[in-house]
Amino acid sequence: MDLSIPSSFSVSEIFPSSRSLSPPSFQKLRLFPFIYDSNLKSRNFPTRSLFCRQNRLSLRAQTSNGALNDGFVLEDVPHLTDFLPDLPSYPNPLQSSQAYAIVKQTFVAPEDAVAQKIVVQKDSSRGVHFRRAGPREKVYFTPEEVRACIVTCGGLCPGINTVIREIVCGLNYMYGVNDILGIEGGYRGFYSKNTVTLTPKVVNDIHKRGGTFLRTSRGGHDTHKIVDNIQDRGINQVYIIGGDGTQKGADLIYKEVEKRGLRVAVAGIPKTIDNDIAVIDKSFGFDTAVEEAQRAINAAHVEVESVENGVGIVKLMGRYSGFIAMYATLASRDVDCCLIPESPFYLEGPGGLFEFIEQRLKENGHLVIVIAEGAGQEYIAQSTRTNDERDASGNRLLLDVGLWLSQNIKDHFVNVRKMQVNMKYIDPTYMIRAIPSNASDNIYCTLLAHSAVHGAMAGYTGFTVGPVNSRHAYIPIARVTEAQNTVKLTDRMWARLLASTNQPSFLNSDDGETVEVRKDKMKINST
Ligand SMILES: Nc1ncnc2c1ncn2[C@@H]1O[C@H](COP(=O)(O)OP(=O)(O)OP(=O)(O)O)[C@@H](O)[C@H]1O
Ligand SMILES: O=P(O)(O)OC[C@H]1O[C@](O)(CO)[C@@H](O)[C@@H]1O
Ligand SMILES: [Mg+2]
Repeated sequence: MDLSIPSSFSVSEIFPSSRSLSPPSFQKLRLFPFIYDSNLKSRNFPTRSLFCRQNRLSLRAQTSNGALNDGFVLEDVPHLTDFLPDLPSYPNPLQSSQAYAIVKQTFVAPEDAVAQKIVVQKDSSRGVHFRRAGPREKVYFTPEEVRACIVTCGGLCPGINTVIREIVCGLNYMYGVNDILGIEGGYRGFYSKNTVTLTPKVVNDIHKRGGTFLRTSRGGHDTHKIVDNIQDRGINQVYIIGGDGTQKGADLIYKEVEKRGLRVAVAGIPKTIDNDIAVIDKSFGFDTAVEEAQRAINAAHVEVESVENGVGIVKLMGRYSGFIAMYATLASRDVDCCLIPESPFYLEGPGGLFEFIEQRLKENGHLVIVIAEGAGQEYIAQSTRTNDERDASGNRLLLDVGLWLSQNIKDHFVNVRKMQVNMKYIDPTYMIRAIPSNASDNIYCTLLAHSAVHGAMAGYTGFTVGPVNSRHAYIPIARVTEAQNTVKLTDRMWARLLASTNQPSFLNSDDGETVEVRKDKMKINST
């Protein structure tokens, strides 16, 4: 393929943050036409037209036969040399590592990128890509220089201890780092607590336990105090494990570090039981949680099929996203109806939940409902007090939808339908997130931790690590916090669930809305 490239421009002109973006050589451009490499130093970048914003570059180039090869976008992560251009680099010690001795390609090529969209059409644009995670040929820290710290924030999730363990062991075994500090009790631990020393020996067994060895908290993020503390303690690598809120905090820390011109790499490791972090395939601990939820669903099923008119309700976590409920339902096959925050439902009238329950009781003598904790909050608020309480991080505190639903079902059947129902309400919410991670999550956690370590050692900063289409990538933190991942009612997965449970779609509303208006609302809710 011959590229006709008529002009060049200085990347520094379009990147006010003075990133040292650099052009691939012409040869490279021919082979891999639309990538840039922030580790190279030259700033003239030949292209025909471009669209960019900070850390995002999209190039269009025209082939000699006039065809447009366009749409490759690399959403890159910052690098310490962006604001410390004279930082020295060193050969990666993995070069002489026994473990990597016969690996075909020890280091990830600078051109490697991970595509966000892998289902494409012949003529579709190449789309957004992220830098592939993994060890780099050059590192920007010597082992003796590194003083790393790890902090865990937000709610619990299976696998946090595995991530902590593997950051410590990865830094030590792969890069010879000996100085690793644990920040206790979340963000506020930076400025209100002493640190703990973390060594492979200290963390050796922690992956067998649930919870977080470093403890956690909500609230208490004070960017200035945290960065002051990082500076005072001489920390130069910060590993931050937490959910969407934590990642927002990590982004602020990275920005403040850059503003102060500190040689500190900030790496985020996404953690959330709700699986609500955007861009990445799924969050660690999610598989374990879905598996554990099966036990509760099973118990509910056993209980209700052993009695007359048994109605089992299992409440699972999921503030704004019903992923756990959806996957647990699909996996179980014993669930008759799954209710999630993304899909509004109603109780009374044709097409409503009561009608469905009565029908299933007639057919089978029992039914099981799985409900995500964030579902139906608007109805509970209407019938009880309005709830405006928030936790220390500012997250809305939810009302107990499980109790509310149980009560409403009982009232309806006993008082209106004059039928006895045998209600079994199970709330395993904390049980499914307080357990240790399963085997597959343990491996996933190891990959996340090692990818984060490789990224920080290679001088990348302000990044979150995670799998995108099964390949681990470095993603700009802001990219994963700009929107929350929710179940898309318009995707096939939700359709699979509806097809498997045969539950109502709740498209006909009980309050006079037309199907079209309701569909519209559901779509808005799901984007
Ligand atoms: N917008 C924000 N800016 C800075 N810090 C934040 C922000 N939102 C939350 N944080 C901080 O991040 C930490 C964790 O936040 P939060 O309690 O919302 O949990 P999370 O990280 O979202 O995890 P999860 O939702 O899975 O429990 C808290 O210390 C909180 O102060
Ligand atoms: O641990 P807390 O503060 O009770 O918060 C529980 C919340 O944390 C999560 O597990 C994660 O955000 C939610 O599913 C749940 O609503
Ligand atoms: Mg959160």
